[in-house]
Amino acid sequence: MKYSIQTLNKISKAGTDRFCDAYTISDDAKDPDAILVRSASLHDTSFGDNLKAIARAGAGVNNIPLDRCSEAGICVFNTPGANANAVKELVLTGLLISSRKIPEAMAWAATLKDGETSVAKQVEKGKSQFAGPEIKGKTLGIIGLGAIGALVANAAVALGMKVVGTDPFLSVGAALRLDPSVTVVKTQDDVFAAADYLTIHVPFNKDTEGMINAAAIAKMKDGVRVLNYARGELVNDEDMIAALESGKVAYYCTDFPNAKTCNAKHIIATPHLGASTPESEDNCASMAADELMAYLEQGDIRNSVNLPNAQLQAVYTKVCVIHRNVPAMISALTSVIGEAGANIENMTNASKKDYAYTILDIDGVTDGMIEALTAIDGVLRVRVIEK
Ligand SMILES: NC(=O)C1=CN([C@@H]2O[C@H](COP(=O)(O)OP(=O)(O)OC[C@H]3O[C@@H](n4cnc5c(N)ncnc54)[C@H](O)[C@@H]3O)[C@@H](O)[C@H]2O)C=CC1
Ligand SMILES: O=C(O)CCC(=O)C(=O)O
Repeated sequence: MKYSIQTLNKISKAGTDRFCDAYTISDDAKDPDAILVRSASLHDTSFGDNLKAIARAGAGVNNIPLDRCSEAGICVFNTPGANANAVKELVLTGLLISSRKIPEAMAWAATLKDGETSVAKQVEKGKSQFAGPEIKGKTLGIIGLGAIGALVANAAVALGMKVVGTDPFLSVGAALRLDPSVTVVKTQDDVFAAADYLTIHVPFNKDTEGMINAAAIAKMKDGVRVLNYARGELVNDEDMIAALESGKVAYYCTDFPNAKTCNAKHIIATPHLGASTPESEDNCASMAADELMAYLEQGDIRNSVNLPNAQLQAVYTKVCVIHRNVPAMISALTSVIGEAGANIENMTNASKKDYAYTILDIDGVTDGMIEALTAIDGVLRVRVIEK
């Protein structure tokens, strides 16, 4: 069986090398079985009938039309945690350089020339304009304590900071990863009030869009430094620029500059570099490649964002069904299989929000049975995987 994978963006060779000879990998594949993508937007891309999966080599999936994929029975993966350390290190960079006014200091140092006074003397005379506070003993506020937020929290503790964070969906596992000295509070307002430095690590979606706006900024300390290595859309640009102009926010570090913000006062902008390390590019691409192979070859799902995790060891033929999460679906599936005279040796079913996934190990699969399963109201896709 040959599978075709279309790569978009620069995907690390560590990932593409994991695919065996049964795969063709190219950036201009026509009607691929799967797409391997980083940040390229797929919102305006139409998907062929053959497309079974999309793997995002990274965390954020706001570049992928999730609802459309679910309705078309396309499984969407991401690579949780695979680039978290890279982002953590850039956040720490932002924290330190915004505190110590390093961008301005470097720009000033680059203008110096020996004249009546030597560069060395100008340095000693001019340096006081760039004095900035230490982060030790100050409070870092964190919104979102997932893979990145937790690493940032623990690193900040190690640097002597007090850390206050919030996350309405904090899992037990994520809570256990946090240094015990991290104070987890209930509301964002509690974080805004406490933070000398504020960093956000949440996904961009309709609930988080523009969460850092004038009302939120008004609840923060004067002179707060705000760091956004998550997504540009989380911050209201006009409100942030106004807060920088007034000095309410001392610095805004963003990995997502745009025409409004890139030249604004006291912005420290990087061009979406959070995950741009060889280590994280390798990790993300490798994890994404493994997820795609397991799904295409075995129908097994790990780390999907629109479908549940599910795996099944099969002896006969695997029939993988993506369907709506509504009553009587399992009985509808098993009736069709029973009426076809086939035996279900083993099966598993799991659901995620509006969608569900059932994998059946069937002895005696026929074309007619697959047609009948596909025709059931609520079934979105049926795939047969021969042993
Ligand atoms: N600059 C860059 O290159 C990168 C940016 N990112 C961005 O960072 C985001 C976070 O990444 P990870 O930590 O790996 O994801 P994650 O899924 O491990 O953590 C996100 C956390 O945000 C929490 N959350 C969701 N809505 C929230 C809300 N309204 N308030 C507080 N917490 C909320 C979730 O419960 C979860 O714990 C990604 O969605 C992506 O947008 C991720 C990787 C690289
Ligand atoms: O692939 C990249 O460089 C971007 C990473 C990112 O933004 C993410 O993982 O959410």
